[in-house]
This record gives sequence, structure tokens and C-alpha cells, in this order.
Amino acid sequence: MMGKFNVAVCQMLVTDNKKKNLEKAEAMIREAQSQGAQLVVLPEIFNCLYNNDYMREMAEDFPGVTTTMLRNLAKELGLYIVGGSIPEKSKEKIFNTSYTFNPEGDLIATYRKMHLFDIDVKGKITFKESDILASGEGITVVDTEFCKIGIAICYDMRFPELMRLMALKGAEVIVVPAAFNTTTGPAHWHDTIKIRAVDNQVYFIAASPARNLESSYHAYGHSTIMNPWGEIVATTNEEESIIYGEIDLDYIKKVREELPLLKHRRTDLYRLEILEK
Ligand SMILES: O=C(O)CCC(=O)C(=O)O
Repeated sequence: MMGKFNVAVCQMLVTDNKKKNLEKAEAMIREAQSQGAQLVVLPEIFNCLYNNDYMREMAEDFPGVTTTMLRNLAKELGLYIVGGSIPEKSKEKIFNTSYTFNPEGDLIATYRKMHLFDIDVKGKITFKESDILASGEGITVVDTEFCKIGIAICYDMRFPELMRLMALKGAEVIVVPAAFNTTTGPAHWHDTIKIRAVDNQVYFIAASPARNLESSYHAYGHSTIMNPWGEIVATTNEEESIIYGEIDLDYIKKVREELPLLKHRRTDLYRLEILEK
């Protein structure tokens, strides 16, 4: 295992033009690699606008044009890509799905969003993913040459049980492609990222799209990399940008030794378990 590696988050501006979105993602991944990134993360629903009509229309079977682009790029550039998420069509269903490729271009993880974003904050924002999306059922922790990485999508990060289970399955980094909005973002984005990192003593990487005011959904932006002590490694505002950070695996070890939260759980008194479905 290597002690350190470099990550980048591409906070791209997603538009209603799929071809342009794919070109933008590719250009930003190339730029990130040229700056030394070994793992690059894209935001939630990066190939089309985040609303139910677009997601239904743009849903892709696997393999499709988006995943083929990611696969080829990972291989050509020799890096890991956590491909944000895209609407995936599988038989009659649509999922919000994140595909991860390794530097050989192999698909090493497919994660389907487990907690669907069905909310109604009166007078502010109403969204009902379950009108078109089906939910995934599998927790995803993937092995890489650096460490184990847990993958979840946006609303999932509000569920401490899922984040903890990923840490218990060995995740030292949790990657969450996400798109909070201008209501829930200012209220909860920063605190949720920080506390999930601190609770689980992981690096927490939250990747948002940039804010597109022409979209019906105004993403909060503010992609962030947080370290296991709750310190910001990198962050940004709502505009298009790439943020970079170093993941230091020895630092995770140090924090976990000095403050042994994972060891101090009272599993004789309470327990968290994964149920087979
Ligand atoms: O939890 C939130 O506030 C935002 C969630 C969201 O936008 C999503 O799950 O796509």
C-alpha cells in the first residue's frame, strides 16, 4: 500500500447538452491528470441536467457512451475515475448510478443510489426522485491500489448508518458525488461532510456540479475534501473549478490510533448490521 495519493474533484458545469457535458468531463479529467491527480471524481448526474425529465430521457444502458468514455479515459491516462453518477437504464428501471474504473480501464464498482431524494421543504424545494428512479440495494466499498474506498451518492450522505458501515467494511476514504441545492446546501452541506469525516475517521470527498442558473435545479457547488480530523483539505465556491488534495493514509492511522472511535464502539450493547435481501 502506498502512503499518499493525489485526488481531484471536477466541479463541472452541467448543461442540457449531453455531448458537451461529456466533452467537458473529459477535458477536466485530462487537466486533473496533468496536475498529478491519481484519482478523479465527477459530480452526481454529470451527463445531463438533474431533473426527472432529463434523467428519464438520458438514461443509458451499460455499457453506453458515457461509461465507454470514462473507461477509455481511465485506461489512457492511467488513473482511477469515480464517474460521478449518471441515470442508468436497466431493463424497465432507471437508477442513479456511479461507475468506477481503475487505471487499466476495468469497471471496479457499480453503485446504485440507495436513498432516494424525496423531499418537500415548503416554499423552497420539492424533489421526488422515486417518481422515476428505482433504488439500489448494495453497499459499495471498492479495493484500490491505495486503500479501500466507499462510494455513495448525495442524499445517502445524510444516513450515518451507511457511512459507518462503509468504514466498518474498511473504507478509509468515502467518495460522494452529490448535488445539494441552494436551500439544503447552506443549511447542511458543510456540517454533514465534516461530521461524517470525523465520526468515521475517513477522508470525505464530496463532489458537486457547479451552479447552473439556467437549470431548474440550482446546485450548491462547494465541492470539498475533508480530512479525518475534520479539517478542510480543499474546497471551492459554486463556480466551475477543479479542487485538488492529498490523501495521507498514515494520517488516517494516526487519528484512529490517537482517538480510537471505531474500537470504542460498544458492540456488546448495540450493533449495526447489513441485512441480506
Ligand atoms: O440531501 C440533500 O439536501 C440533497 C440531496 C440531493 O440533491 C440528491 O440526493 O440528489
